[in-house]
Amino acid sequence: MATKTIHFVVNGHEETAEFGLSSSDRDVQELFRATAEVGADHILKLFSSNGQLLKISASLQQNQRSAPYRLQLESCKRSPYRLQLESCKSSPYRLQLESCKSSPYRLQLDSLKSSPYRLQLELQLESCKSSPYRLQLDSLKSSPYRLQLESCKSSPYRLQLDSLKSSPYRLQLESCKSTPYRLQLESCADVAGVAMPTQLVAMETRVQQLETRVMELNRSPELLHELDQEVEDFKRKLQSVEHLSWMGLFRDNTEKFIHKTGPRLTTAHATPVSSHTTPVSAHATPASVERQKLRTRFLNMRLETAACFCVRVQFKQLCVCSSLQVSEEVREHLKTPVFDNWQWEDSEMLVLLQTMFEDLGFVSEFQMETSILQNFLLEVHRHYNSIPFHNFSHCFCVTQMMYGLIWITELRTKLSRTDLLIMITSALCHDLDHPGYNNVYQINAQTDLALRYNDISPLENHHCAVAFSILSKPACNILKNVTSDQYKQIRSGMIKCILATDMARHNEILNKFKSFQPTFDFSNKEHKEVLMKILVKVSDISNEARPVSVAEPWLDCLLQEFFNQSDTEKSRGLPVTPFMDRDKVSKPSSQTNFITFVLLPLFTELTKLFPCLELHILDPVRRALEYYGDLEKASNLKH
Ligand SMILES: Nc1nc2c(ncn2[C@@H]2O[C@@H]3COP(=O)(O)O[C@H]3[C@H]2O)c(=O)[nH]1
Ligand SMILES: [Zn+2]
Repeated sequence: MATKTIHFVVNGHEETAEFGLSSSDRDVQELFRATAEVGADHILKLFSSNGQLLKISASLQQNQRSAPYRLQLESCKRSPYRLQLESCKSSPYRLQLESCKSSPYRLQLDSLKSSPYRLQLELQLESCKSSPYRLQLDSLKSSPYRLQLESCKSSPYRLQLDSLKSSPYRLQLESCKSTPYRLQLESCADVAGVAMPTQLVAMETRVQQLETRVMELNRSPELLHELDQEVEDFKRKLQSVEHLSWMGLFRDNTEKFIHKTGPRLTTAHATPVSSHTTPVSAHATPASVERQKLRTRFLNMRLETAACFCVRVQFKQLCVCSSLQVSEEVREHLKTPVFDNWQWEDSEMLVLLQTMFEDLGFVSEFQMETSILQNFLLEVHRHYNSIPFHNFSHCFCVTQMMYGLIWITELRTKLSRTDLLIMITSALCHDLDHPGYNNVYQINAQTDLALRYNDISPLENHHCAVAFSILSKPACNILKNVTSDQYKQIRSGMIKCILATDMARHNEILNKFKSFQPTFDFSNKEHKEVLMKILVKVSDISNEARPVSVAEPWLDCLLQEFFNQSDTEKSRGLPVTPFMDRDKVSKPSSQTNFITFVLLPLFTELTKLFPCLELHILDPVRRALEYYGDLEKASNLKH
């Protein structure tokens, strides 16, 4: 059987991995884990002999024994979950699930009164004969945990902790009655940040009030509308760090309400229900469909919150885990445009962003508290939507390119630390809460954003407003210790830089920058301001300055978002944005135009001021033009 042989060094030992050509990526990853003697909860990174990060997959290139790769253990994700079920009132039970560092799970069910069962287990556990409870912890093969507490009698409690493969934790506590239980999912890494009993209790009350309203619903569509509003308000409230611990408290009482509410609503509309919901029966009434809709919103909200929660837990663990040290090699790699974002998970990118703030000296200069910086980064992460292009990974790439440009052009010697902070933070925040539809769409569809900002850069205004609403939260305010003059300067600088990313202003800004050449003066405020805008803009559209393996998947993401917009425009009878129309553009045509008319003129102008950029960003863009030009010619010949 044909095989591939990879030579590498791990923990100072030379090793060889050999696998068949038909092996899957997973087989290869497991092979490397086995060689490094680590489990699935460790982060392994493989580097080539010249320090380039390699993806551990079946497509790894064979290498010579004389030039081995290096396998490095970056961190252990193993984690300290603690699960507690406590009765707020007089109930005697206490349930705890702990994963200690050295692993096996310890699970305890104590009766505080007549005292105790104490149970320990690794995989499965059943309670003592005398107890009416059955308790199970299953570790399935591919790892998800399932934890259930059920009463064998007709007891109303059901408790579940699911860790799905793709990660989000789902935690549920249901009681058919109105429950006196308080349920907490905590990462020990950040107990203070997650467990907030007062908010929790307040929110539980809120849920109960909402439920009561649902039960009181009669036929009034106004009431339904009002309820809808409340759900929206509630959702907004939940989308803040403080309320993450709410995620176990929602109780699904849909069925109950369907029976309890009186006659049907006559004016409610049937709305499509997502795959997350249970199917609507053929006999569904408009009222039940409406309730399904509400339920769907709750469920989606819970899934989103859970996904963010999961990244939060992983990030905090990476931060706490003493074994995590961003290696010198990674730190250096982070300063270059060849950095490959696709190799890193969200929680790891958060660590890298924190590293950028530290290595640029922001943390010491502006006296940022580490936990506040982490909260800020997490809030930024949470406010990027899961859409194909304008998502958190894009935010990371733009910030990382900005970071790279700062180092390559030695801007630390030319601009103040405050200016650098403005540019990095602007890059980080420049697309916050992007909905996946551009300004033209916002204006044509007369969306809330277009109305709010009078058609003037609605998206960029929104991104900026979201940025400052995050900073306005004390727990996330990285600017808390700056002077009021510094704050004013940072705010005004960020507003200018973020608003400058509206491509409708591209020529205006580029022409201004051109007008200052060749006598550009770093001490001239106007010159400096336009340079800062140009640098953020360059970072924003710099994918093609990266290696093809990094840039091309980004183009696919962009076109996916473009096509989605033009499809919606067609279906809603709005003007169709030509460069987004799947019937008019192809990958090569889209890129040859964009590179020729947007990227090259912009990058060339910046390179005049910083000639060292020719090698780092201009040449790769020229190569990309050649690549897509060839593809375009080939496709023209075919037709
Ligand atoms: N065709 C093309 N457009 C891009 C590329 N990168 C960025 N853009 C466009 O440039 C715009 C910059 O601002 P937006 O993020 O609103 O939307 C972006 C895209 O429309 C690219 O690689 N190819
Ligand atoms: Zn952007």
